[in-house]
Amino acid sequence: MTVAPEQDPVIRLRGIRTQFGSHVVHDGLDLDVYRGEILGVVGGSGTGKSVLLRAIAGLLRPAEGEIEVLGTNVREAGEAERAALERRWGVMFQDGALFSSLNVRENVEVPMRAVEGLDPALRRAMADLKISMSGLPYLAGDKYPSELSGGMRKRAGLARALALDPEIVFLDEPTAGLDPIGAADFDTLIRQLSDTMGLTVFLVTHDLDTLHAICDRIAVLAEKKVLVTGTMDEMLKVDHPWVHDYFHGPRARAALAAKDAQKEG
Ligand SMILES: Nc1ncnc2c1ncn2[C@@H]1O[C@H](COP(=O)(O)OP(=O)(O)OP(=O)(O)O)[C@@H](O)[C@H]1O
Repeated sequence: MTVAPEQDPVIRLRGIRTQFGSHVVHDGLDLDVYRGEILGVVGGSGTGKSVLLRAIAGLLRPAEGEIEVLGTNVREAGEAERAALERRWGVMFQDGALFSSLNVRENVEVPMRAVEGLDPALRRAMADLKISMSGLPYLAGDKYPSELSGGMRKRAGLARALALDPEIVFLDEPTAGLDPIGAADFDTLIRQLSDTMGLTVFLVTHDLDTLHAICDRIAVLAEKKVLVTGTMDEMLKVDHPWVHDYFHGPRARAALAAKDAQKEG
């Protein structure tokens, strides 16, 4: 998608400061994420990408700043308002973060249990739908996390993130640990889900192929803030040492060559 400048952000961050003891991770961080876009969040190791994801998703409270998601001020919202908001987003953690004692279907049903009055048979059918939308074979619903490959666990984590038909999904390094074909399949799946469901995707990644293949915009975390946002073409012109090295290094060149080859093929 192309982001129109006048578009309203579905996530709006202003002046975010997060710290652990005296270790300041973010300071004066601002960011807008627009409806329907896939935003890739990149930055060196330890720059606070996962911490930012957790802060927006309400899993961690910043020391300062304003977090507005879908028009609600997350930090000022009461319990009921927050619970209602949390149903409008889904989070997929790196390893899927599944409950090991539950099978995949039961894992996907966990967020649905918060919805009162949902018939168990309907819940089960909805979970099966999300499992198949995430590209898992139908029978995977009966399997336990320990019986799945890493890639399947990620897909199960995605199915759970999609359980309540969210408007926003937060994905923490979804392709980490996948083989290149599995990673490319996962990228395609995310793009398709975003296009068909109008999902907004906040995607933390180190994967340059993912950035090239599916991200509408990229946000670079450095110097405790979002240093720059823009399209891949814009990133290639940024004159900052880390950003330049990241987007022009040998891996970046290989990712660009792969994308060009795909276009020609
Ligand atoms: N619960 C916590 N307690 C103390 N420090 C933490 C906690 N969570 C994160 N940190 C610190 O915050 C900083 C940012 O961590 P974060 O996991 O967000 O980095 P990241 O950019 O996602 O890194 P990577 O790319 O390596 O996954 C790190 O220095 C980390 O040690």
